[in-house]
Order: sequence, then C-alpha cells, then structure tokens
Amino acid sequence: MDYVLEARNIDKHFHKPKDFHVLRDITFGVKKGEFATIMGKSGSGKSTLLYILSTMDTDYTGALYLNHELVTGKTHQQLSRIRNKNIGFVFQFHYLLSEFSVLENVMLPAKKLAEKTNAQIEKDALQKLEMLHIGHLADQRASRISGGEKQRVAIARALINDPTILMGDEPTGNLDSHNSENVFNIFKNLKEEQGLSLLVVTHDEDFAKRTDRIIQMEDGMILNP
Ligand SMILES: Nc1ncnc2c1ncn2[C@@H]1O[C@H](COP(=O)(O)OP(=O)(O)OP(=O)(O)O)[C@@H](O)[C@H]1O
Repeated sequence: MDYVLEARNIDKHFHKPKDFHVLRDITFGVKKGEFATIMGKSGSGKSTLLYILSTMDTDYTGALYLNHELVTGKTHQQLSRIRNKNIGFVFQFHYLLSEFSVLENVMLPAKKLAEKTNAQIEKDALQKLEMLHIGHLADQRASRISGGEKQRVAIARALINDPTILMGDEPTGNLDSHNSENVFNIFKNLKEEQGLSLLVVTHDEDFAKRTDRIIQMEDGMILNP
C-alpha cells in the first residue's frame, strides 16, 4: 500500500495516577491524497493517537512510518526536523504569535527549517496566504484579525514547508458554521488540487461524513482499520 503515514501495532499506557491502557494495537495507514477523519467518543484516545502520529509524543510501543521511513526511535532533534518538513498541524486554537504580523507568523516554520532564503520564504508565505484568500491581511498584526481569519493563517503556516500530510485536532472546534465550512473547503481543495493527505480528529459529523473515510475509535482501539 502507498501509505504516507502508517502505524503498526501502536500501544500506549498512561502510568499516572494509575496504569491506563489508552491505545491498543493501533494499525492503520493514510494513503497519498486521502482525506480521513478520526471520530469517537470523548476519552476514546483520539488526541493521544494524533500526538503520536504527529511524532510529538514518543512514549509508545509499536512502529510509526512517515513516507515509508521508520520514525520510531529517532531522537527529539531528528523528529523536530522530520515533523517540520513533513507534517502540517492545525489545532483547535490557532497559536499565532499575536505581536507578529500575519506574514511573519506564516514564515516562521520555514525560517526554522532554514532551507530557503528569506526572500523565497516571504514569496512562498504570500502565495499560501493568497491561495487561502487572505493575502490582503499579510501586514496585519495577528491579534487584529477575526477568529476565522486566524484559523486560515494557521493553515497557511501549516502548509509553508509543503508537508506530505496535514493533521488537525478539532480544527473547526472554535469556529461558527460558516468558518467551519470554509476550513472544510480549504482542506478538500488541498486534497483535490495538490494531492495532500489529511488526517483530522473531529466531533463534527457533518464535516467527517463528507471526507473519504471515517476512522472510528472506541476504548483505545480502531474499529474499522
Ligand atoms: N496525561 C495523562 N495521564 C493519564 N490519563 C490521560 C492523560 N491524558 C489523557 N488521559 C486519558 O486518556 C484517555 C484518552 O484521552 P484523549 O484526550 O486521547 O481522548 P479523546 O478521544 O481525544 O477525547 P476528547 O474527544 O474529549 O478530546 C482519557 O480517558 C483521558 O482522561
């Protein structure tokens, strides 16, 4: 299978306050250009799984592959680079730096990667903002724009290094229905026009049922791998 992301037999326990087997033998993959969602009751383990898949949490057993490369066992420094290059992440909260301009916020992950000149990064950041129809906000301070606009800036920032997969943890959780629809359409266009893979944790059934696949979680297991 041509998976951009593959989890094999992932298990995780929390040890405090008492032992809790939060993820049980998670095996599944996300294909290139696939737009998948993870749904399940509160506490079923969705966010815990997503943080492992995004390489932010390394405290698990099993194996995780990104673009066919085993990432389990790499150092934090190696993972930080792999993540910055390959994974875009959109949270429920935008986490923009409020004192910085919209453009500077979008440029940050590319500056950290340091593979391009500043002029090239600025050009790419403007192109991402324009693609999301917010090019006119480039010089605004991030604190001065609306909630829906902030989330679009966060998406532009997640795309700046041209990741292979975009992950989201409740990316529409703070948005009204109009802005949620906007985010859905942006994600769908990224899949259709750029072949991007997307994996989104959501409680929004209307959002999930219009994606390629709903991965159902219950008690730390995937019911339909
Ligand atoms: N650091 C931790 N220590 C112990 N238990 C934890 C810890 N973090 C999460 N849990 C527990 O693990 C379970 C799964 O949590 P997780 O946040 O992954 O669920 P979720 O499906 O994303 O829920 P929600 O839909 O409410 O966000 C929950 O029962 C939670 O209480």
